[in-house]
Amino acid sequence: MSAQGLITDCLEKLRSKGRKGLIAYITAGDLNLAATVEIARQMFANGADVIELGIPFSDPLADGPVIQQASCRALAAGVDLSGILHAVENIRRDCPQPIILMGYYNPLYQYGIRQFAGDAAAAGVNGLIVPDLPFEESAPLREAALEAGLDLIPLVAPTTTDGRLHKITKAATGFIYCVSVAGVTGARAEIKTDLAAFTARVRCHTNLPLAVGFGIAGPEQAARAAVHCDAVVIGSAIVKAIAESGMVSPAVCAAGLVERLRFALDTI
Ligand SMILES: O=P(O)(O)OC[C@@H](O)[C@@H](O)c1c[nH]c2ccccc12
Repeated sequence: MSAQGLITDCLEKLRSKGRKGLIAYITAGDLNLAATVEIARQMFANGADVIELGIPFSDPLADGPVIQQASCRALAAGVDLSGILHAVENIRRDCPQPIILMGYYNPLYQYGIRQFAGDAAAAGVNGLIVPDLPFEESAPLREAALEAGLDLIPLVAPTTTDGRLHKITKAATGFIYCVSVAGVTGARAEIKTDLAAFTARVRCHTNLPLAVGFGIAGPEQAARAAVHCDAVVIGSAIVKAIAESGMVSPAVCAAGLVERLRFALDTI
């Protein structure tokens, strides 16, 4: 199968078995890129279905403090885009599962959109999330991504109007990322959005898998959110576990949390 279609296929297979997808986010190069490779491998081995790697950026406007700090650590360690693509290649050596890159537009634009899409696909990336690229301006990147065989995964929020939902879902491939709150990334004690109503509204526009992310603090919240969608995305909670790993190996900490999340999703 070409790179494109792998993400949808993976999430649809789970859906057909009545299982929920687990999308685990980490910031690439947090600690260092060798650690990123090891953490990603361990998370796949312990139940992550898809891994989302964040490209560190100085102005991560959609991110809360936990991921902002991870970005700072990675930038201070001198991580760049070619290093990250190399890390993806390394993960790919033993993991066939889908990998997504999340990055703000500026570094991708500087790298060159076409070049970036081609190099990312060659490294083994399956999809892109670009949170600061408005739908109206996304055609050039979408075309480059599709040509390279990558999905450009859109974000929609409870505040997205039906008119925009229609346009966004029509152009979408991969899955639809349903942002649970009007705000930035970061675990929250409680998600107040009516997820049932929100995902039902998105569902009216598309058959693509729906993933809910932003604010999922742990296994219990993941299971609660998963009832309303096909997959959940967990980022800050994993990044925090890595940052606080102390004497324990960061990969073991991240994998332990992933294992608990997997268990919670499998026992809904
Ligand atoms: O950290 P949270 O609240 O668990 O949310 C997921 C999130 O980390 C990940 O998908 C992500 C990190 N940075 C982003 C920027 C935009 C969209 C999504 C993201």
